[in-house]
Amino acid sequence: MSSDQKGGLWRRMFGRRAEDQEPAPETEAPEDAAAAIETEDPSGGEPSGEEPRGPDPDDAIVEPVTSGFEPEAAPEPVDAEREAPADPPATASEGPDPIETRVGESTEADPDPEPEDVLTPAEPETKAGFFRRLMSGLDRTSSSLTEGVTGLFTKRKLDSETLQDLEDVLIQADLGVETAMAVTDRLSESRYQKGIEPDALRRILAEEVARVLEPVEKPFELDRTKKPFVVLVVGVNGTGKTTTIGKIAAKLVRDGRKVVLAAGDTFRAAAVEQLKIWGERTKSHVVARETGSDAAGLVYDALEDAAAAGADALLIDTAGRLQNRTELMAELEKVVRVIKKKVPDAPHAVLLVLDATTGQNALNQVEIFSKAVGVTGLVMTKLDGTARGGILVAISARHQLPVHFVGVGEGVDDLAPFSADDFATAIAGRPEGG
Ligand SMILES: Nc1nc2c(ncn2[C@@H]2O[C@H](COP(=O)(O)OP(=O)(O)OP(=O)(O)O)[C@@H](O)[C@H]2O)c(=O)[nH]1
Repeated sequence: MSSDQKGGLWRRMFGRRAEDQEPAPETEAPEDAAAAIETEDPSGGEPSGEEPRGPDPDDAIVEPVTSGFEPEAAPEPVDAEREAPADPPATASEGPDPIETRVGESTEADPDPEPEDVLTPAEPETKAGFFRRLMSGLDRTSSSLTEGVTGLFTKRKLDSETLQDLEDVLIQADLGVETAMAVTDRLSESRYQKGIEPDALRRILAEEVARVLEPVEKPFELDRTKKPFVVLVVGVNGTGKTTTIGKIAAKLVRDGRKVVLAAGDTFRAAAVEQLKIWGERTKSHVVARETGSDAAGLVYDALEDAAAAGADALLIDTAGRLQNRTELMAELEKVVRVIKKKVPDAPHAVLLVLDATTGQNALNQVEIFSKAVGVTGLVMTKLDGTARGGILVAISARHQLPVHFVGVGEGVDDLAPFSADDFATAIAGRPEGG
């Protein structure tokens, strides 16, 4: 049976659904992708309980194309090339700017204070150990998916209506249209008008997801001929950039590499403090300036320091939130220009950190950051406890960017190299009784 026999995806998504007054599944980026990048953190807090913090994906996707990136209130303009304020607030919460206000929230909620020894793993990190955590992290994603899927098949044979419903469930689980259609096409070829066991369905789902993810499974590696290997870490605020830098630094230092960290998020006092803590923990030099300093200037200094120190890697943190998208991208572009002035083939890697809980909005972030600074690889954080982990599949199907790491928690060992098979198995869920 062809896709057409399933009733025509687009008609169902935008025709039938509209008639039924049901919300359409979030499958497509708005035309102006910028509108959907929301740098404000509407949750206003840290990950807690059910969903780690992050922009509300639903808000983001339904934003009118003209308003998504703009702050709600018009705050004081922040000059990307600003000078340090004469009297910078001791904590960002004292500052008048919404950016600074957010910093204050973040400072309170995320001091990340324990001076733990991150260079000696508490227990040897095994692949099986991380896989267990990935499975439990993605439990909400897989159970919402498999509950929807198995509910469809308990009484029914695989007819065209069931296939349509299945396709909807997969799309609503953020897997993307391509993967949803691949699964239903495959089922319709082999199982049409027959019953199907949940485990067989899970297996097909896992295989199709793995097919999409395998090409993007690429380990993050330092090129030893580049010294320092310059890594720019970008992403919307709160996705986990600073934490990810700390975790990567710990891994590199454990492997005997010398690392320098650059606190390029000069807006956030808390981000600088957070990076300094990671510097202490990983015994890495941190290049930082006072809040409000010019980020590009700081990065220039960091390149010099890293070269002088004979560092193997320079990991550069960046701001995730500026006045608006244009300023954020202008600042990042300026940072890249300055890096190139000093080291023409750098940055050697540009890692985009995505928060899994943002769902469809992550697709737009990939587009926008790629356009501005040429993303070379992805890190997806907060896969623990989200029902939206399927978005990594949609992103991979659309952008084919290497996925280097996935994060399932805040601890130093909660970041691991991405494995397509493990992820696919975790998404598709455990076999019955397994
Ligand atoms: N649950 C969970 N929390 C995470 C993960 N990665 C990072 N976090 C938490 O997310 C919060 C934000 O992380 P940060 O590293 O401050 O994010 P950022 O992107 O640097 O934020 P800005 O500096 O605001 O741009 C912190 O509380 C982290 O501990 C993860 O994989 N799972």
